[in-house]
Amino acid sequence: MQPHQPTGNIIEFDTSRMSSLEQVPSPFHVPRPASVAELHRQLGQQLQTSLEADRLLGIFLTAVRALVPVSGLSYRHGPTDLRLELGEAAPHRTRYHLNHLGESIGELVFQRSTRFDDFELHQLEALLPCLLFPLRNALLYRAALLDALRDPLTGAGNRVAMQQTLTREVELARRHGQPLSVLMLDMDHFKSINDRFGHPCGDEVLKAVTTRLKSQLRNVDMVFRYGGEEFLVLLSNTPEKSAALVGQRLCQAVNSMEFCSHDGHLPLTVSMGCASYRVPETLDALLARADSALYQAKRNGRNQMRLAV
Ligand SMILES: Nc1nc2c(ncn2[C@@H]2O[C@H](COP(=O)(O)OP(=O)(O)OP(=O)(O)O)[C@@H](O)[C@H]2O)c(=O)[nH]1
Repeated sequence: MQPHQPTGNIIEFDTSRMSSLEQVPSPFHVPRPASVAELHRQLGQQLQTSLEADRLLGIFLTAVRALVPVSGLSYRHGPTDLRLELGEAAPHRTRYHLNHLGESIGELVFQRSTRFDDFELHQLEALLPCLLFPLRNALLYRAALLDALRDPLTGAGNRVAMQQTLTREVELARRHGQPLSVLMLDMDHFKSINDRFGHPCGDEVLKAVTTRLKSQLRNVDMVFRYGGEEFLVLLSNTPEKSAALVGQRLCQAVNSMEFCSHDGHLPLTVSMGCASYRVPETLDALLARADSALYQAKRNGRNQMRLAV
């Protein structure tokens, strides 16, 4: 057997199978011991205690380990970009796609260093129904939280998210001396895009620019829409020199966008102000410096970045 080679079963698991799983006896006709029934009951209760997916999976893994030796568990839910890893990764894997009424509620992978046998797989599958509804509720909760922090048009972080994140980042920068930079961006002559091509076209431009900005950034960098055509890019652990390079790259990236409306090609540009955190300034002071650098960029002819003083 090749190490680190995913092996095991891939099973489509659906709520429609829940009742049949409860009723069908083990393929080995092993009567379920009272302690297993008790484990199910306790697990069901414990899974009611949280709406956090990582907490639920932690509870679930503990219960699983009472029946089947498992080194680690990984979980992935594409639509909300949620990935969780618990315990230790190992080469032998068994994988379950969890579905509810045709909607994916993620993929669960159990891992360990030796192969799972059929009886163990049966035990895992008997526990999975306990997880299904709590996990689905956790995903709904997560989606609601994400929606509350996201700008509905562009999918960028909204003002609330920006305030929360920046407050935390400035605190970290102050306490640990980590570099932190922000880029304040404003689309140039955006009003004329709306006026000439219509508001829906302006909306499409905002979406396309957000996608373009994100495509130029690292995963850890964050884009927020804090006003109509104004964005803030947060570059954590980034000193001024690197932030300035990123800023220039973003200016060029927007400028080279091929955005076409029914009336032809639309030239797009942004102006931006770049400010890096200086201990012990406040968040408001940092933003004020970025804003005045942005103002300088506008006054200087737009389509450029200016460093804050
Ligand atoms: N389509 C669309 N337009 C928006 C949205 N939010 C704000 N705007 C428009 O953005 C425009 C901003 O105009 P201004 O503040 O004058 O700025 P500008 O035309 O970009 O000019 P400069 O910033 O000086 O280069 C206004 O026309 C707003 O109506 C939105 O969600 N969608």
